[in-house]
Amino acid sequence: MQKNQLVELEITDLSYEAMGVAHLDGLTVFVNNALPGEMVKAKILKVKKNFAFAKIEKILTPSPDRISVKLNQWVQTGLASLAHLTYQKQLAFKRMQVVNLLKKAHLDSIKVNETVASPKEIGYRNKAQVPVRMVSGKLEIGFFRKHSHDLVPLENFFTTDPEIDRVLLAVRDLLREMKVPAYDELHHKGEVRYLEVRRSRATGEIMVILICLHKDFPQLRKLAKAISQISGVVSVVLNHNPQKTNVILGKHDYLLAGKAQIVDKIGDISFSISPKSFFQINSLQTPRLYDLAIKQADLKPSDVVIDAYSGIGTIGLSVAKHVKEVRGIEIIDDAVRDANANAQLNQIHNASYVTGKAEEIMPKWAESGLQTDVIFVDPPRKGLTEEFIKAAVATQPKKVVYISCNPATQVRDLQMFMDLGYDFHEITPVDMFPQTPHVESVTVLERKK
Ligand SMILES: C[S@@+](CC[C@H](N)C(=O)[O-])C[C@H]1O[C@@H](n2cnc3c(N)ncnc32)[C@H](O)[C@@H]1O
Repeated sequence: MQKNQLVELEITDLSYEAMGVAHLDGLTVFVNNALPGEMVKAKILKVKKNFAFAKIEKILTPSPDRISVKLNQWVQTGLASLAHLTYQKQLAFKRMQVVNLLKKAHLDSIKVNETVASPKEIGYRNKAQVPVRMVSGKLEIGFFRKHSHDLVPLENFFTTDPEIDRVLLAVRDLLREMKVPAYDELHHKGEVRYLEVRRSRATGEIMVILICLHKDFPQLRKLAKAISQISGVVSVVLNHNPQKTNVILGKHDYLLAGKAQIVDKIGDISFSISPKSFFQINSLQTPRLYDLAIKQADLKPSDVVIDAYSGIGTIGLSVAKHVKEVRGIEIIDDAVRDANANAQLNQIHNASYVTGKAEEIMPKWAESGLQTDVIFVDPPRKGLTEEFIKAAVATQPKKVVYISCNPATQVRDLQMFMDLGYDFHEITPVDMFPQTPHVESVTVLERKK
């Protein structure tokens, strides 16, 4: 097999990154945008030792599950790389990822429930973070083509709340009008690198964050004022990222206009959200995820609960009224400040949050003799560490509720809990990210009798 060769391929599977999978000449071939069951004519783009990448030249036999997508760029950029697959099949694909991971770990007996569908399949995101670049001499916002930093200009971001798209375009137009230079990655010059917009579904409040190379530039004051006048915008922030890096956000935020936080709600609890604080992006699906986790935790009024990787306290504050005490750990200081302020805002007096790495704080709590009843963990994609798991187990919880956005690391961590005397019987995928291959899943570990 060689680069640029044209081949006919039968697609037999979908990779966890949503690429069609075929086999030819002893190699696995990953084909962008192809679906299982399809015959395609494809061009080989890259050949490695055991695998190759190809792109579709022509679909010879389309899958009955293929749906036509209004803008191909949504699929091509990876913004919505599953948008060409029916929603029912997306849900089945997500469940199968969990099934396959468990099978690989020899945990075939675990029941994998049907994926819980999202109430909204498009326009569900409460936050967008989009690159700003010059394309053919014009300032554009959009999304990078998969595995590249080539900006594909977009005006409709498909998975985000349309109100967020409206604000993104209004800010883009102001940047154009005021001739604010877009960031030039190659020469590490220019001003605006990314735009971030967050919108509260509950209150309609909108925060705009300009992620910039410099913390000041000639048009900044006028620009901030004009952004603050866009309907719905209550907060304008500059995030200063002077580094030559792919990491989007810099360390420091500067309030340019309006309030430092916006307020959103989950159930009947209000949450104040700072620019850097994590807040689940699918506002309608989040309460379903938490309700499921809380129901499975079977909480008692005498329980001492840990909310690890707590963000702004969304899980802990949702359970506080059912239990004796909640203690939270979170690494981002602003989020911890928000979590403690959110406890006050909602008159919750039995929950407190500390700043630190969960894997460092948990062992200290365990050494000091803390006994817990239920531990909720909701870590980032890399999952938990061995130190954290051992310390968590040392506090002898009856249950550990594990919410994860990466089933691969979740299954790895669940095996470690099993080695330390815990068991789980079922796992539920919850679709927080329709049109993308991302899978969220929740399970409850129980201490063996
Ligand atoms: C998936 S989010 C969950 C947040 C929250 N539970 C929620 O549902 O909104 C993961 C959180 O873990 C935090 N985090 C990342 N690494 C951490 C660490 N080593 N120790 C504590 N928190 C960490 C992140 O800042 C983020 O707020």
